[in-house]
Amino acid sequence: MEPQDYVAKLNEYAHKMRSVVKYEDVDSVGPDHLKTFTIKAVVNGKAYPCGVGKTKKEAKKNAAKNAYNGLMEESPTSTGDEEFSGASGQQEETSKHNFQGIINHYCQKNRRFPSYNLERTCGPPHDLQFFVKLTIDNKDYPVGEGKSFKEAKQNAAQLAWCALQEQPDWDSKASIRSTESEDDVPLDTVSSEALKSHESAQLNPDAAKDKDVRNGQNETSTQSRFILDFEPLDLLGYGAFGRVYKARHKILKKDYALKIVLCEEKSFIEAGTLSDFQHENIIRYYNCWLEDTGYQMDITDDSNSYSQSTDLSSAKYLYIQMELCIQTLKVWINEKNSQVPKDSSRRKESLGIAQQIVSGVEYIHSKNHIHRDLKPANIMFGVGGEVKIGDFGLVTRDDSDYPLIERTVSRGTPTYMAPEQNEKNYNRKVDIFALGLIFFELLWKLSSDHERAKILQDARRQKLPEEFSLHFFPENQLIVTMLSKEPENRPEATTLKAELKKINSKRNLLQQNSTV
Ligand SMILES: Nc1ncnc2c1ncn2[C@@H]1O[C@H](COP(=O)(O)OP(=O)(O)OP(=O)(O)O)[C@@H](O)[C@H]1O
Repeated sequence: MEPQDYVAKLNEYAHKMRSVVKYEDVDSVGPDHLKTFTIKAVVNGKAYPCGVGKTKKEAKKNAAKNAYNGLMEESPTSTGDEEFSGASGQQEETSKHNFQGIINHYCQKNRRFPSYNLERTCGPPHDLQFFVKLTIDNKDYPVGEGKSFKEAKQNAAQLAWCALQEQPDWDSKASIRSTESEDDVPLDTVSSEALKSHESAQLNPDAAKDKDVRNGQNETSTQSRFILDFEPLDLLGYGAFGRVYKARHKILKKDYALKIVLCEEKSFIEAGTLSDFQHENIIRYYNCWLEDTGYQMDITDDSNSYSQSTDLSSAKYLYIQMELCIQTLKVWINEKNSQVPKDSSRRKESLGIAQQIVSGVEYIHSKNHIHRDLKPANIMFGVGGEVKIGDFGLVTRDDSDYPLIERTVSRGTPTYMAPEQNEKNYNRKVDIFALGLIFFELLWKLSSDHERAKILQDARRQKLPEEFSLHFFPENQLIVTMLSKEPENRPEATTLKAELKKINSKRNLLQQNSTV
């Protein structure tokens, strides 16, 4: 059946059953010429998996199709001729079906490779909605939605299973053959056989593993997607949440940064936020996925900072594929500080860098988010030398409707934290405080760690070295306001951007005059 028939089909069904069908816009993402719409159909108050499409019409058709298929699954014999029962009994039956298991079984039998990708998340942190897409051998299936990653995955598997059965080349024998005697069994029966086989595998995983190994069929289920698609090249760094590797995509022959973190619900916030952001001064996000193992390069160090209290036997690891950067701002500052005599171009370069950081922060704030962890180690340079803000591990919404997540004191770098950041209520101005310290460090040569610690400590109380205020008068004035104790006295990123532009233009003018 063509997707367009499902809107009519669902209407017809609803009419017969005296049901109410509503369509709700869930989301639209991407630039105008590449928008993706997500719509869900709600029948008698029950929402069905979302439909996704390049136009609203297409998304609506797919939503109708998902709802119609869902209704038929709940009541498979119903054609709309019987009384609509609310189908609660059948509903339970459907939710018992482990569609991920069915898909795994199908993929093993057909030597295909399924991968679940988190497309995005939306909603406040305490009520996140997850959108997961299942890809089988490079073919994408409709996005599944759910209140947890697991639920969204299960819905994505269900949608893929429906779509697979509708493909013109669907070969029920090839797709469902699990034992010799099943060849001619009707599809419904074999689906439940596939299900049973998966359920018994779950009850007795070792037995299932032995069976798969004997059949030489465990490759697809145990292969790491990271190792399959990438060649790990180098450990770039590690932080409180995970490790970051440089890795080459085997087909594209391009290098990326892969961040691997031990997965918790909140890990998705970083990937979900980055996937929504598009700005030249923010690190570009490409993809993310989950694996049962967290790759570790064979190097000798004791830097594993994963939480010891986590039960690693059931742990999942989130892999985030990002744009590769060449160096952090921390390294840039250290290099400048070690130069003798003092680098004469430092002031000009610093102003250019500061302007780019503020552009990125202005964009984050315009999207109602707070970065909360701005520091030189989290600001990088892209391959073209542009500034890129990274590490969105502590990002949160700047919206009074959403409760702010308390930052764990032991986790961040206290040097850059605004004074109010240890309290429950703070807003985007915490980023401005951190920027004040970063601007100062960009401009002022600090010769040792000891000197740095002492001077930054004073700077946090708006006390900048006297010599600094003489050499960098306009910058000093701006930084002092950024370090105001009261957040409301700190400028907004937009104001800051304009002020920096003025300082830069004046400096250029002075330089031109002095060379004439
Ligand atoms: N895209 C990238 N390209 C190159 N290097 C990167 C990239 N992302 C991160 N790194 C390197 O890895 C280090 C750790 O990354 P990141 O800060 O994202 O991890 P984290 O565990 O969230 O750290 P933190 O403890 O600072 O919150 C960075 O300081 C940087 O050196």
